[in-house]
Amino acid sequence: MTTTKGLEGVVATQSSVSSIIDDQLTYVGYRIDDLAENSSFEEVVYLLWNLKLPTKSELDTFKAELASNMELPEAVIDHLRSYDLSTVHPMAALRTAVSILGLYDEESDVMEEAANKRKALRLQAKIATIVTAFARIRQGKEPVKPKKDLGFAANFLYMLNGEEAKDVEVEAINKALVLHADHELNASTFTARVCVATLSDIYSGVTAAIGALKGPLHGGANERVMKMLTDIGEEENAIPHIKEKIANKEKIMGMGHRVYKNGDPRAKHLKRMSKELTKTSGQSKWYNMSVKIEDFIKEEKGLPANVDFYSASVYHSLGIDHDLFTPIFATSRVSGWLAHILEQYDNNRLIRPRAEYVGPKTQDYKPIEDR
Ligand SMILES: CC(=O)SCCNC(=O)CCNC(=O)[C@H](O)C(C)(C)COP(=O)(O)OP(=O)(O)OC[C@H]1O[C@@H](n2cnc3c(N)ncnc32)[C@H](O)[C@@H]1OP(=O)(O)O
Ligand SMILES: O=C([O-])CC(=O)C(=O)O
Repeated sequence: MTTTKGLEGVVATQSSVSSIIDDQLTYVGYRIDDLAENSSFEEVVYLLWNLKLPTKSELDTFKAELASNMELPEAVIDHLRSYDLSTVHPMAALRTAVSILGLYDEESDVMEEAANKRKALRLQAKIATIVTAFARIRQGKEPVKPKKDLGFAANFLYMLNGEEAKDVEVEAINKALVLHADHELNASTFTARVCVATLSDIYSGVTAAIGALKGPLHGGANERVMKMLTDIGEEENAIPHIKEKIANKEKIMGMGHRVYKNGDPRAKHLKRMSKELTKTSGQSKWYNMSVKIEDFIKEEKGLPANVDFYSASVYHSLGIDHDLFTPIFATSRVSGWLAHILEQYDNNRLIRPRAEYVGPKTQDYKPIEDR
């Protein structure tokens, strides 16, 4: 048996959802650059689930279905209120709330394809409502119900802030959601596929995936990027701070990637957004500091910025709490998880690799009094 640490380079499944070839990312063959510039998030979700772009009327219907499924059962909101609001991280709240949501979906364990598609839609629709309801409850505010005439990105900001956002803010969130929607067999998507390959249900698969996304080596990096920037404080401290981290063998959050060695194609969009949005909000120092760090790490370690690096200053400049950065990632990535879950069900086989045993050789059992 040969083992590959971290499964690097192992091709574990076939997929038609997204691809990374020669450092280019496509969703169903459509270049991420085109989608980021032109698509609504709903259009991308439709693409990932149906493997084709929608017509105008298909998109209108899909948007309306999503918007009309956004409200949460009151019982889920009551659960959110019952958490220890001073300590619970929003990713932990989201993970638990999605699991609870499954208890209130009467089709939770119905495994027919049509039922799975209906559940996917209901779950995608409700995820932003969970994130924003929790964010408001912990501030002592009432959750805001979604508006049926707003798109997904606009509803997210509306439910978060209790007032309709400016177009430029909606466009920024929409683009961030498009850029985060899917990414081949990343750790959380693989987790979702492993879970449902046992023929477990969609809510279990997404709950498991949220747990995997939460970690700092994956989606949890974006919150840590902002922590690093705020610890640095001022531009002139950036390089000394990073040098110290490297000397202590600490990883620089938002840098490096398992697949991209020459640059993450999503990062340039977020970098551009960071430049514009930090300038508009009078906080260019976060962008300037980020550029210094990116250039230094590229030069010193040959590592490129990943999708998490500039998303931090983008969300910060929109006034979003730092611990909501990863839940926003999840709000988008659930679309990819669901696409992969549906694909897994469609051509399923249990995912069960082997482990190379490196423990002690066969040992003779000793009764407890002889040990
Ligand atoms: C959406 C996403 O999930 S994107 C990734 C988000 N995660 C982060 O930004 C966390 C920081 N980055 C990392 O930890 C890594 O680059 C990962 C997890 C993304 C990829 O990891 P892997 O491909 O497994 O690389 P691995 O962790 O083995 O690192 C290889 C070498 O590069 C170094 N390295 C990798 N990333 C970094 C980093 N961000 N800062 C400093 N050194 C790094 C490692 O220390 C290691 O060096 P060594 O060989 O001298 O020990
Ligand atoms: O693909 C990965 O390993 C991580 C990543 O960039 C993502 O999930 O978007």
